[in-house]
Amino acid sequence: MAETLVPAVVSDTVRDGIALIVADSPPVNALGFAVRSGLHEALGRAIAADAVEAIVIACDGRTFFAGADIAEFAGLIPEPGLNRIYARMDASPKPIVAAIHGTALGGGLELALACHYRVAAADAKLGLPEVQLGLLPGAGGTQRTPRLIGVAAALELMISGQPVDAARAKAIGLVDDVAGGDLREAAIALARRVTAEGTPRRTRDRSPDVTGDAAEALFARFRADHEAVFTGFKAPGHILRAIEASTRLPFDEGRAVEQALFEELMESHESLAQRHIFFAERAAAKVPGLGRDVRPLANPSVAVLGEDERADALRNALALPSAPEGEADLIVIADPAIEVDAVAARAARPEAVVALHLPIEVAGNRLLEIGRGTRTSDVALATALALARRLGRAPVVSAGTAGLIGTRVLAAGRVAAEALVGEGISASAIDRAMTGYGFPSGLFGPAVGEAVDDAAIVRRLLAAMVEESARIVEQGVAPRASDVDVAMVLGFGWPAWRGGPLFRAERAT
Ligand SMILES: C/C=C/C(=O)SCCNC(=O)CCNC(=O)[C@H](O)C(C)(C)COP(=O)(O)OP(=O)(O)OC[C@H]1O[C@@H](n2cnc3c(N)ncnc32)[C@H](O)[C@@H]1OP(=O)(O)O
Repeated sequence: MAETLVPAVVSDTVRDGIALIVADSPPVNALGFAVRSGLHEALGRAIAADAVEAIVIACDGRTFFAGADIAEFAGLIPEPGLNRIYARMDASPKPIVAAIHGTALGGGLELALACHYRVAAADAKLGLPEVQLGLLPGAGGTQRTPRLIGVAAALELMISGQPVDAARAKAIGLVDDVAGGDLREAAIALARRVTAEGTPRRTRDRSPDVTGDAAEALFARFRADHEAVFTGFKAPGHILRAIEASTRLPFDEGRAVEQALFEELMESHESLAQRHIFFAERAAAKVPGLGRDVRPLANPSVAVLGEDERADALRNALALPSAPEGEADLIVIADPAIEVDAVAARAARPEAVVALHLPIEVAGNRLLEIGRGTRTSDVALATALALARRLGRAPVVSAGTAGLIGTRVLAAGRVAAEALVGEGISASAIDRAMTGYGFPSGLFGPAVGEAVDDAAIVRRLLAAMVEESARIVEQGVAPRASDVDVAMVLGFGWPAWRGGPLFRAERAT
């Protein structure tokens, strides 16, 4: 057995004619420079070696490649780029098999698509989530996916950005096999089987399943059925155009269209805003000063204060054992208007008091605002953060003062809106201007007419919300400016492609 180490994060071994190339770059095997260089060199070596008949690519750690390294997007991405590596794979005379576990996402799934065959672990998830970053799958994904699974399934995968599980991936032809037992052994067995078949099967050589008028009709229908997705966001339209190119152009020409559209999106403020929110969301989950050694309570008893709609919704969502206030592990304030310190001042155990706010203004939002008073214990806070994760919600922690973050920012917008009404502008005109900017509803209520583009109204209202956001940070209510953006985008309907109030303050989105 021969072993060589390529820049530390990619290793390759050869066993009985099969080269096993393994990446190990925690936490998620993002395809940054070191991983790309390692892969490129290991592939070159395996393709050239007489002793190698077939190649398997796998990852150590918790997941197969989770995509391009988003942190690299801010600057020039050094070669070898993903497309160069995937072209090398395409051209390999020896079959290449991907052994997929965890989450194969974005550029990671595109790598698997550039392999000739794919085997997935039964609990693997595969997806092209670039749309959520305001991008498109720019490493051949828009050209290889429709050729492999058909145009309709490719559209669904790329426009929704949602991953599919291994069983669904097998059903639509995204993977060849789901491994019942050991994934790598299954991939190696497949590699041996296909070696006997001769020339590897290349996705780029397949023909699209629909072309011409039938393809045109399919795109028009898809757009009509998903109109809301195409409003405001730039990426979905570009994805559609790139897939459309795959139905009428040879692979390399389609790739050139994909590349041009990808570069446009990379430069767009929509994508900058969405990438800002991606990292801001992850930063918000890390609370300054809260040590990693603080253990959350596993199944805390809770006393949710209040009898209103918010309190009931929170009790239902938490689904935890309830206890009287004097005995509960957590004393939870559901109403964002109530100060944590005010409740703590009269509580027998002030360290257990915390605010948990599930915003009800915007349907389908995924925020949990957490208010931490001056006396809230680290354990109570860590428990609140763990509850957010369990609920599948993004936590944003504030100082627990009245209005927390989102309600306070919205209230500032409402005050400005009332002032406009005082100047003779109708509430409906104001609400339609806000939906024109991209909010799902207006400041006065959900029922609004057709959205309008009214820069003057929008400027006034947003200025009030931006100022309040800045005050929230100055006062130390939110530890970071980006936390306010996360709260407003994930919980209060601020359009993701605008990036939030303090992103707007910097870039005038
Ligand atoms: C042309 C090609 C374009 C592309 O490929 S665009 C990228 C497409 N891929 C994605 O969008 C995937 C994004 N990542 C995720 O969805 C999640 O992550 C995972 C499902 C992979 C894992 O989720 P979880 O287990 O909850 O971990 P976590 O807290 O989200 O991430 C752990 C750390 O990994 C960093 N990270 C995740 N994905 C990437 C990436 N693609 N590039 C760079 N960093 C990444 C995060 O920021 C964080 O880091 P910290 O611990 O320092 O906060």
